[in-house]
Amino acid sequence: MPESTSEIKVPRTIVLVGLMGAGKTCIGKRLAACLGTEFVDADAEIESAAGMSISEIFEVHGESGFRQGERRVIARLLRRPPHVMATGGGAFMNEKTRELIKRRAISVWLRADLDLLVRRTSRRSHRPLLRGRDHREVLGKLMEERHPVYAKADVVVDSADGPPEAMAEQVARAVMDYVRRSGIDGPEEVADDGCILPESDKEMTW
Ligand SMILES: Nc1ncnc2c1ncn2[C@@H]1O[C@H](COP(=O)(O)OP(=O)(O)OP(=O)(O)O)[C@@H](O)[C@H]1O
Ligand SMILES: O=C(O)C1=C[C@@H](O)[C@@H](O)[C@H](O)C1
Ligand SMILES: [Mg+2]
Repeated sequence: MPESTSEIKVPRTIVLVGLMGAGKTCIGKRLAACLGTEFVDADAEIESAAGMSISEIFEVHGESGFRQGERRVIARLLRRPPHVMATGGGAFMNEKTRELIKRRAISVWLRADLDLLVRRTSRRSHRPLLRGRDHREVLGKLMEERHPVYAKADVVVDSADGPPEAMAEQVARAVMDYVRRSGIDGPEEVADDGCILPESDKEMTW
């Protein structure tokens, strides 16, 4: 077993899933740094592909349009060499997106309790699903719906407050254990990963 996480070679992209505020972006950046790989935030990639903010995408295309675009962007990112990817909280809930992540990546659920999520999301209001609403009520409902699905991730790590670097190290070790136990190597080849925008879609360009 390598002494240091910088010696770990990850065979697949590590995809962080979990609710808003779980720490996917914050921990993902540190995890990528400690593994010496690229970090991408799927939400930021979606905004750059669409040339709009997530809130604007919701307004223009609705949540369903957002989810389809999100799936295509994630499919494209999963064609890149192994890296660390933070996903938006709803990405893993979409069956097609989840199946693709399961086949091409190593999924890690950053599990967090309600108090922690409420505390962490109270600082900023850029999240369309929370804007102007009671965060505890919304997040509590989302937890009920989403936790059973997030539990399908390959690896589960409890998110807690504390130095993000230590949390990232914990994730790296849990992933390393999973890779050793499962014996997985590179990403599974998927003939049609659904990353192409259908020609029939007249509304979206990405
Ligand atoms: N281990 C930690 N200790 C303390 N604060 C943390 C920790 N991890 C994340 N945070 C803080 O919690 C807030 C939410 O974290 P972050 O933005 O990474 O969550 P997220 O899962 O990416 O959320 P979203 O799905 O909305 O993008 C940020 O302000 C971040 O700095
Ligand atoms: O939890 C969710 O469904 C979302 C989380 C955000 O990261 C964004 O991806 C979007 O606001 C949807
Ligand atoms: Mg984030």
